[in-house]
Amino acid sequence: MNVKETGIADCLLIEPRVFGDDRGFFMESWNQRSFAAAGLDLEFVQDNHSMSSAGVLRGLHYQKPNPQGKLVRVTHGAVYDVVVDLRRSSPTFGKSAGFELSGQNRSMLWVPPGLAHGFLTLEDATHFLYKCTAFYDPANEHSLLWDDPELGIEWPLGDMEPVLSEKDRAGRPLANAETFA
Ligand SMILES: Cc1cn([C@H]2C[C@H](O)[C@@H](COP(=O)(O)OP(=O)(O)O[C@H]3O[C@@H](C)C(=O)[C@@H](O)[C@H]3O)O2)c(=O)[nH]c1=O
Repeated sequence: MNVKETGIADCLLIEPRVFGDDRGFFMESWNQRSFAAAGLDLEFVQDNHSMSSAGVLRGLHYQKPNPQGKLVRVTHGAVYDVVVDLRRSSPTFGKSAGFELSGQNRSMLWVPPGLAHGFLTLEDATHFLYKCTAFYDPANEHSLLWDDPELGIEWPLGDMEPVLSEKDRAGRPLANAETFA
């Protein structure tokens, strides 16, 4: 697999090795040993799977305390995946970055603990899968406002209004959000 820096400290883009043949393809979506060799020595406790129609925006989510590291990917459809660094001690605090993840490119993103994470679906029936290093903890879940001007995220929405949950409509801007040391 190929591991690339993203411009956000500790956040990595992973391109798995895909073996195609006349039956289809095969890839390892998680291998503890190969990831450890690439510097990602991880223990996961939860796997999640969501499906969304086109134009759904989920996020930007994080937990504090009990932040989750997430290894995210798309198996069908496509998303614009976004992270925001909320670690005050990080050289990239307050910065965001966006990546296209799709069933076609099969790229994965490692989102370290301390980042807010969200995505906009670009196609119908987009299946989003992720592994988490900490359990879901709804009492400590936070939503960072997806369109906070301070973040300046360029969501590829055109004139479209995204479909949001009530919780995400009420997200907090960075200036009032919980952050990490
Ligand atoms: C995230 C999650 C949700 N749920 C339940 C709670 C709720 O009734 C229903 C839908 O939850 P949500 O609206 O929070 O789902 P969703 O908006 O898809 O939340 C996810 O968004 C992306 C961007 C992330 O990064 C994830 O960590 C997670 O926060 O599923 C669980 O039981 N376990 C979980 O781990």
